[in-house]
Amino acid sequence: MSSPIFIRNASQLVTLQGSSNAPLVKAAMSELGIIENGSIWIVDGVIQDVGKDSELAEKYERRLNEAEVIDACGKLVTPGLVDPHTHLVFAGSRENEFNMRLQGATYMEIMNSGGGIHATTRATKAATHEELFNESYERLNKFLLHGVTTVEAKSGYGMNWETELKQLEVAKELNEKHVIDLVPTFMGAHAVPEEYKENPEAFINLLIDEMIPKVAKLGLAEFNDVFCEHGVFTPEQSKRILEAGKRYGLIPKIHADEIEPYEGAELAAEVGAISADHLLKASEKGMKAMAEKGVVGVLLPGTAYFLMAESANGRKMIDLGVPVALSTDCNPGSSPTVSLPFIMNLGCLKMGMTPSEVITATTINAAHAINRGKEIGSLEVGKKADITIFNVTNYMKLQYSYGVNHTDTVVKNGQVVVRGGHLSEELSFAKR
Ligand SMILES: N=CN[C@@H](CCC(=O)O)C(=O)O
Ligand SMILES: [Zn+2]
Repeated sequence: MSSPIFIRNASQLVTLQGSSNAPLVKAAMSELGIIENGSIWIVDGVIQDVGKDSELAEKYERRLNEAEVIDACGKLVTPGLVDPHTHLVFAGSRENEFNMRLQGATYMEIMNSGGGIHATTRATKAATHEELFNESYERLNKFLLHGVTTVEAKSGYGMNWETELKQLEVAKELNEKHVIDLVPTFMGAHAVPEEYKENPEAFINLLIDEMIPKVAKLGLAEFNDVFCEHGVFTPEQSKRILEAGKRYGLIPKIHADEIEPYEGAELAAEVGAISADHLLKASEKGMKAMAEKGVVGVLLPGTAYFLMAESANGRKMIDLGVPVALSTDCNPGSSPTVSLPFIMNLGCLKMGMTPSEVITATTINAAHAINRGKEIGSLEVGKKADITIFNVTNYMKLQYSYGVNHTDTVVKNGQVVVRGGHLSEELSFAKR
């Protein structure tokens, strides 16, 4: 048994209590369950008590000398941030494409001429397991330094069995060796590989008949994702791929309505996806269908920003009852960032979300988007002790004071892994 941790006297303790069973919608997205001068008592990685400092200090008075006490006076304490959409495991970088886009080339033009996702696929194919592990481990350290304690990670830079397997195995090993929890998604349907350009149906058959069953059999992913976009996979093809995943127990996710309106949001509701992501061009009908089915809208304003596009209409989605989450979309082409706090600021300024909605969108709703609402995303008795302390006095300041990393302390699974904005020593280098 490790010694208890007592986080004391937070100026605001954001609990989000009562949100474990379903994502928050509409006005409930603003109910943060804040305790002023709040404290948390943690034993063996699990939250044992949450309340006013005066109450907890009295209750645990006789055990204080055995506990590690963290003074959060003047600071904001939130659930560890959750990033529900990343392409974490990749090799190479694409600043050349950034430069091309600044001169007028579009994301899809670059992809259709063999760059974009195809460029990262070539780099990822060429990288060894060890190289991918080390690069991604460093990226996870940076996520942790920004207050993130759980990260979803997609494959999709292989699109052949060997490299998809390599990415998923790297994700598995990262989950075992890094303190951040990784939640794996199979995304073989990220693009039609160049060698299948003339015969996309053959590639779809390969996904459905071979790759999806093998991924499921090996237990390497929980979700199955498709880039449903004009010029990539049609809604009909996407549906077949997602239904195939369902037959093998993989829960559907969709990259939907990112570049053009394509009825991806509608498809997400139809197939019972846990989330539909991007949604820049989603129709009102699609949003309503998502709200009705409780499909989480994972919005990625960093991607819109980086692609110089108009952001998704987060305000409208929340008003229509869509449970909204936010994510970095960390990837080398359309959103090369690990800063979920920066995404929070964009959520306010580019999507009309309020600071309280943004907190919900990066904690409990993000947890629900990856089927983890019962374990993480709120500070409640029995939940995992994944906690971030920010050096700001209140939650609004976190979004107001942008471009600054306010992360002070991160507790992951009841272990202090970031202190005073620095990684604990054993995490600061890749371990392979
Ligand atoms: N849009 C499709 N996939 C990724 C980008 C991948 C890439 O460009 O490498 C996304 O979510 O933005
Ligand atoms: Zn993505």
